[in-house]
Amino acid sequence: MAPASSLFLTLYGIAAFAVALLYFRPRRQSFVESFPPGPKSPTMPTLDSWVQYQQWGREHGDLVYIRKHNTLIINHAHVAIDLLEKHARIYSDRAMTEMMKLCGFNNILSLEQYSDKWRGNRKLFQQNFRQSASRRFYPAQYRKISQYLRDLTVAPEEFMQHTMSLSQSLIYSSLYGLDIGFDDPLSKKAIEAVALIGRAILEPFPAIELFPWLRFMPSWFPGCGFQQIANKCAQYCREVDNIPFDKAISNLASAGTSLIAELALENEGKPVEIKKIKAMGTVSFLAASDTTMASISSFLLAMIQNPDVQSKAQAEIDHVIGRDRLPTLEDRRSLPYVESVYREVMRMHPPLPLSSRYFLTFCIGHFHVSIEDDFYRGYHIPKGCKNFWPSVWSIFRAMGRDPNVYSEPDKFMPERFLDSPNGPFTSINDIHAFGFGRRVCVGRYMADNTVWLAIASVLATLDLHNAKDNEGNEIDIPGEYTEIFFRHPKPYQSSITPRDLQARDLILATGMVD
Ligand code: HEM
Repeated sequence: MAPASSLFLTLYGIAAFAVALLYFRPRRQSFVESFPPGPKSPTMPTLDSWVQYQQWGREHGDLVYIRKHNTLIINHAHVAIDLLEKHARIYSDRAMTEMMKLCGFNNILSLEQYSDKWRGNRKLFQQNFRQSASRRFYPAQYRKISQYLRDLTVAPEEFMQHTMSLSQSLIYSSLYGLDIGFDDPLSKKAIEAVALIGRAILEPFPAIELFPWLRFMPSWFPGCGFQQIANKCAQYCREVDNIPFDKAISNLASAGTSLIAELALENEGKPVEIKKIKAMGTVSFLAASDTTMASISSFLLAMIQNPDVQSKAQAEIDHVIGRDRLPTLEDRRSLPYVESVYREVMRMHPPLPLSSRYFLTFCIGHFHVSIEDDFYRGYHIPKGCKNFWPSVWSIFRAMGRDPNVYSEPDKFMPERFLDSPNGPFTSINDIHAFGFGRRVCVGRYMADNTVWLAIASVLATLDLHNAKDNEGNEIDIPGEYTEIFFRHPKPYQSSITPRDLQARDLILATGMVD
C-alpha cells in the first residue's frame, strides 16, 4: 500500500475512533439519571407546603429534586450544611427577577445576587453586626424592651402591635439614634414599603419577565401596569433610605450621634460608600422588623399554650436573679432553662417560611441558587438549581421537626435542649432559623440578643394566659400561623398581666430611668 493511502487510513481510523468515543461517551442521559430523586411532574403546593415537602422527603430521601422547576428541596440539616456551607462558593447566589431589578431590589443585600458588589455590602454589615460590634446595640435593646414591657402592661390587648413596634423602633433607635413610634409617618411609610416590596416579589408579573424590553414602555402601554408598582416601590425605597439617614445626620448637632451618622461622617465625600451605608440602614429595617416580631410573637403564644414551661422558666429567673431587677444579657449563661425556651421557639417557629405560592410566581427569596454544576453523593445538582433551604417549610417541619433528631418534634419541650449532651448554650450556628453558609443572617447576633432579652424580660415580669369571655370561660386560641412571606401567629386574644404588684412597679419604674 502506498504511504499516502496508509496515512489516510490511519487518520481515518483515528477519526472514526474519536467519533465512536464521542458517540458512546457517558452523556446527558446519565446526568439525567443521576439527578437526585423526586416526583416526576408535581404540582407545587400552595398551602401548608411543608406537608408535601415532608411527604416527598419520606418518599425520596434527604434530597428531593423537582426537575420541572430545577429546584432541590433539602430536608435535613446535615445536607444543608454539606451543600450550603461546605460548598458555599457554589450555593450562595439568589435569583433576581426583571420586576425586582426594575424596583431597584438589586441594592437590597438579602436579595442581591452573589457578586463583588454583594461582598462589599455584606462586609459593611459584618463589620457593624458581628458579635463584638453588636454590644453597641445593648443600650437601645434594654430601652426598647423596657418600653415593650410598659406597653404590654398599659395596653395588653394590643400586644401584637407592641411586638411589631418593638422590632421596628429598635432598628431606628440602634442604627439611627431616632425615637420612632408605631404611629410616626416614617414607620407608616416603611410598613407600606415592606408591603409594596412583598407585592413586587409575590405577585406574578409575567409580561416583564417574558419581555424585559417592556421596561422601556410607558405604564399606559397594554400589559405595562407593573410599571406603576415598580415606580412606587422604587420611590418608597428611596424615601425609606433617605428620611432616617437625613434625620440621623441633622441630629448630630442637637440630639447626639448614631452608628449611621458616624459611618456617614467617616465617609464624607464618598458617594459610593454613603449609598452602602444608607442601604445598610434600610435593609436592616426590612430584614429585622418582621423576623424579630415573628419570633417574639411565637414565644408569647407558646407560653400561653404551655403554662408549665412558663412557670418553670419564671421559677428559674426568680431563683437566679430575684424579683427586684430585670434580667440582663450578662445573666444569659446563668439561665439554661430560659435559653432552652428560646432555642425551642427558634426550632419550632423559624420566621421565614418560603411558601410555594411565592415559588410559583417566578419568584425568589431566601433560597440559595447554585452558580455551577455540582456532584453530591453521586447525584448531579445542576447549575441554577434553587435550593429550597430550610427556612423554607423544609426546615420548619422536616429539619426542625425531624423525629430522628428531635423526639416528639411537634411538642414544645425546652428540656430537649436543657438535657442534651451539649446543653442549650451551643453555637449560634446551631440555630438553623438564621440560615446557612455565606448568606447566613448577618444580623443574627443582634437578633439573638433581642429575642432572648425580650423572652427573659417578659417571663420575669408578666403572666401570659388565655383571655376569658364574659362568663369567665377561657377563650380557645386556634394557634394558626400566617404563611406568606413571614410566619407568625394570626391575631388572637390573650391575657397579659404583671405577675404581681412588685413586677408592675418594676416595669413602670423603667419609664423613669429612660
Ligand atoms: C429573629 C430574627 C431574625 C431571623 C430569624 C432572621 C433570619 C434570616 C434568614 C433565614 C436569612 C436568610 C439566610 C440564608 O439565606 O441562608 C436572613 C438574612 C438576612 N438577615 Fe436576618 N433574621 C433575623 C433578624 C435580622 C436582623 C436583626 C438583621 C439586621 C439588623 C438581619 C439582617 C439580615 C440580612 C441583611 C440578611 C441577608 C444576608 C445575605 O443575603 O447576605 N436579620 N435572616
